[in-house]
Amino acid sequence: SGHPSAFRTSNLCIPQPQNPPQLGHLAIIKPLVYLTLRLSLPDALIRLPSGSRLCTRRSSGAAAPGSGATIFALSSGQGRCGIAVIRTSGPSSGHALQILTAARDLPPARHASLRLLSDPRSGEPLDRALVLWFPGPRSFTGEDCVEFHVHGGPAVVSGVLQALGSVPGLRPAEAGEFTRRAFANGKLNLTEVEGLADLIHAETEAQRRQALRQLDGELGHLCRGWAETLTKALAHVEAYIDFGEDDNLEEGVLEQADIEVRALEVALGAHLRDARRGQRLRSGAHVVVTGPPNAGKSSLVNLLSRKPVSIVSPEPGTTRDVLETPVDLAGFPVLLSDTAGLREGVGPVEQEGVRRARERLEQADLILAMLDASDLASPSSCNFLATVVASVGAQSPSDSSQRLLLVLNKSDLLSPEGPGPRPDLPPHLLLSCLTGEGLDGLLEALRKELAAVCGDPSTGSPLLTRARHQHHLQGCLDALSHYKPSKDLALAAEALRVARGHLTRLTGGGGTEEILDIIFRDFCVGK
Ligand SMILES: Nc1nc2c(ncn2[C@@H]2O[C@H](COP(=O)(O)OP(=O)(O)OP(=O)(O)O)[C@@H](O)[C@H]2O)c(=O)[nH]1
Ligand SMILES: [K+]
Ligand SMILES: [Mg+2]
Repeated sequence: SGHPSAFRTSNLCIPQPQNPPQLGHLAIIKPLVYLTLRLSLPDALIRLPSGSRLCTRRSSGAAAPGSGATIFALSSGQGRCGIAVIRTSGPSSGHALQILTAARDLPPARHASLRLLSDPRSGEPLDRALVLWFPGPRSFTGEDCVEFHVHGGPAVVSGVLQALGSVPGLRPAEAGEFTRRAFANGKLNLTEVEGLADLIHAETEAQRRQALRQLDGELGHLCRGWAETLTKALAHVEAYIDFGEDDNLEEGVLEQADIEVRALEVALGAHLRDARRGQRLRSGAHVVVTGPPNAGKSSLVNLLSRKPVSIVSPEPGTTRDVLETPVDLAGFPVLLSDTAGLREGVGPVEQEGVRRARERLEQADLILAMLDASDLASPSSCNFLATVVASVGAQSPSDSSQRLLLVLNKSDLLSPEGPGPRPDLPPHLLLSCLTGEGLDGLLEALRKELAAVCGDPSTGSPLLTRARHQHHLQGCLDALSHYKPSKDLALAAEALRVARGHLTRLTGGGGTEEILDIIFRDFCVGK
């Protein structure tokens, strides 16, 4: 039925059948072939095939893959444990397995088999272990791999490692080398590698969720989609440069490219505005507790961190230095800072403490502003409300650089019948560090605030977790600002090429050795 539309690729037009001179045919076919070729580019650009130029140079970090060596390492944690996993990757993996199990045949692929391992030099039994044989390319690295699940005693582990080291062609792996081989063989792209590194290091629920999403390749998928949009726009512009005169291009080819590029700019802008949130989730949000002296700031820090971080005493001006402690608040990683109570006109040491407190306050992602609920009329409380609380509250929510939660502590001192806190107060929470009343409400409010500060990793668009991601998206956006096809088509095409280059490098295509070194340095040996 609709064969004309089957030949129609985006806005390129199908030959008009009523005018078929021989030469016209060529001119008509050319743009189609041209476009088809260009549209098939993105995959090749983004996934590095094995044996690409990455494999030819050795670098300071993990050795470049493809060198033919078979690597081995303990892949589970160090120290005494029930089961330890030792892995190999490379062409001699199968041979090493045969030698250690003194068997002529390899076990069935991807099935756990119980085997006696012995030292190939002395024949001495080392352990009765589960072995798994993963012939490439269906393995983590894409190469032949073996896993030995041995008993976790240090003597067993070192015995098996030494036995592997004695097999010709095998050498110990360097940090991150398994993952690097997986990357070089196209098993993972660069953002997925970063997700894996983050997953290994994740300490809180939210960090784990974010790392898993990145490992699933969501950011990579998004970038590939964007790169494809740019490839199409580039194909249109170049087709126009080459064949615009031939009259075979449908009207509006350039306009369509323009619309797509502008839409992409909007999407990139939205992601960049989001940028800091993913990084905060990866490295921890800064939460700073502040307020007048004796409000109970140190008591709250100790309560939230469940350990005696700060000295608590009835003496105002107890805390002088900034005390920082990492905590998991409602699943979010947080660097919690206790600070000196804000007041004027005290000795030089406390004044220095107040200066440091104000400095730290400026770096806060979230401010926990604390007042003594039974002391709201005091000059220090009024002053604090009029300065710190009012100034953060006055920021427009869109620029949302800092958020603030107002907490009225010592609610146990308020008489149940007496008047509540002043009616003119901004929204606040009541808390008693002494009795723990109100703590659940505070934690729930903190969860909401932190979700806003860090982004909720289980919903919404994939977050940019590293400065590197932000750099490339910004680079892409900057390049697109030079895309002005109405002025100069050649320059516009170049702008699209530069922009697409940034997206490709984000997922690891054409990646430089230095970036790879930095990323793989995050891994431990055996990963
Ligand atoms: N009744 C009551 N007392 C509290 C509560 N929280 C803290 N306190 C007491 O208030 C006093 C001051 O507490 P801190 O935690 O040292 O207060 P702070 O804000 O860190 O004080 P500075 O570091 O001196 O600015 C201590 O005697 C605490 O035991 C509370 O919820 N109820
Ligand atoms: K105090
Ligand atoms: Mg204190």
